[in-house]
Amino acid sequence: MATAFPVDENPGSDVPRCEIRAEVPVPIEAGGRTLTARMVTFSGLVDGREHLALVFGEELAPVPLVRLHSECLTGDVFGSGRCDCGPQLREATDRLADGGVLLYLRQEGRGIGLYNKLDAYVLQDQGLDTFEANRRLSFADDERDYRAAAQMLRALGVDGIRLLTNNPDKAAQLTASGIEVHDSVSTGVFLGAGNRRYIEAKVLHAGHRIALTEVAPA
Ligand SMILES: Nc1nc2c(ncn2[C@@H]2O[C@H](COP(=O)(O)OP(=O)(O)OP(=O)(O)O)[C@@H](O)[C@H]2O)c(=O)[nH]1
Ligand SMILES: [Zn+2]
Repeated sequence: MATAFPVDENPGSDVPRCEIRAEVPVPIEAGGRTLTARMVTFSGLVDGREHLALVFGEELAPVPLVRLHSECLTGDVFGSGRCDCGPQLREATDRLADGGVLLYLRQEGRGIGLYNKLDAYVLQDQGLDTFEANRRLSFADDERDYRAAAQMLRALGVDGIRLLTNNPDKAAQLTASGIEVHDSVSTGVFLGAGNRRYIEAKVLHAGHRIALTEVAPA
């Protein structure tokens, strides 16, 4: 299929190549405007999942701003305040509106899936934090694997990025998969009535770059 993106001539990584399957222009609300983003799908992703890229702007910068957003149906779609995913997704599209890439990764529940995440919520309501609840369900703290994200970026002709995240594991895994992370740009901290413990747990268990003073009770 014809593509507007450059072909990656120099993969430089042992992560298998994948190809662009389709590109579709889609109107998106971002930065207070309605923009046309290109939605891009892929063939040959290493985990076989239906991940999606949203590309903003006509031409990508040599080192574009990129957000890896992990699917959160409860927060992204239904506006749940148990986490900060919905506000982070809207922040990301606003910041990318003038150019950049959002990878919408089908990694619901940090990779354990929606039903298991809801089981984890039951345990959290009994006092466990998000990571402890994962372990009680016999999962690792975080089951996400970003090799498919690296494949997607390379298929888009991107091998160096500025990464919008507070999570050091995203940068480490992309680097291991051959993507050069020039800079990690912090996302906002979206503290709400129901997500203080969730955000604190990310700092304590996963080393997220958020000052605990930003989430301390007033
Ligand atoms: N297992 C589990 N996953 C959760 C829970 N709450 C939200 N998630 C998932 O967590 C993922 C988002 O990850 P976060 O840890 O909030 O943030 P991050 O993506 O690691 O880091 P940033 O790039 O800084 O946003 C989404 O896939 C959510 O579905 C929970 O209680 N348990
Ligand atoms: Zn969420």
